[in-house]
Amino acid sequence: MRTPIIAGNWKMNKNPKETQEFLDGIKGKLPESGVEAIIGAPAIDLTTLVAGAEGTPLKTAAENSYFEDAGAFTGETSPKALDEMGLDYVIIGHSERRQYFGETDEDINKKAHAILKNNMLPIICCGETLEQREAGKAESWVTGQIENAVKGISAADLAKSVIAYEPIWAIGTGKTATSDQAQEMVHVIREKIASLYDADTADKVRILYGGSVKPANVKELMAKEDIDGGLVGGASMDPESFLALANFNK
Ligand SMILES: O=C[C@H](O)COP(=O)(O)O
Repeated sequence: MRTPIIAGNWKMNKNPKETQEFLDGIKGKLPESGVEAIIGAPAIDLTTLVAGAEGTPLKTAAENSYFEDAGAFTGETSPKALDEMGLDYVIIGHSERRQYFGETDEDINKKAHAILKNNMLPIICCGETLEQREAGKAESWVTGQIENAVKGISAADLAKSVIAYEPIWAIGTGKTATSDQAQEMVHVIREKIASLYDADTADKVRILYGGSVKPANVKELMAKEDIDGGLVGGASMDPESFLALANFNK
């Protein structure tokens, strides 16, 4: 039985004061069990986020980390330091990081290893452009991204990790993939994991859908067999909206 996840990704939004206001807004209102609620926040907000999440059901995520623990890498974030701070997850391979910061499949794979080595779990993002979808290349593209991202990761580690399928054409556009389109691709990803690993690992890994998820469509998406949750941008910013998502099954 896979525990559903509602993971916010604030992207480059909110400062520490706004992070604290958000934490005050959700205080005592997250489900104690049955759904795992995660907030991914900018690096400058993580101290506030982790302190506020302590002793609550909220889990925490960084939006990126480097693949080395320390050294002369100006401007990068150490996965070792994130673990020491108490972070639970790190989002890697988001399409914005791939598109604007040149993050490659190889980087993502190295980052996944570094995150797991440092006792955290990766949320590995994948997804196709509209052009790739229209050319009938979406499945081969996405399964290729996954195959590259998980190279050398053990079945036990992958089973605990999270994959997020985010069609680029549905991110921040208000254009959600239909629940059938999302289910179809998430199923393809799960089958790819089964072929790379085994049926048990494929059954355990949690696969999220991301792209204009909001309180109005979360139930329909979550009703799909293979979809284990949402990676949510815009609708995760407001406490009421995030609470509505995290309590989707009430
Ligand atoms: O990581 C989150 C995704 O990029 C989705 O963003 P969105 O919910 O604003 O479409």
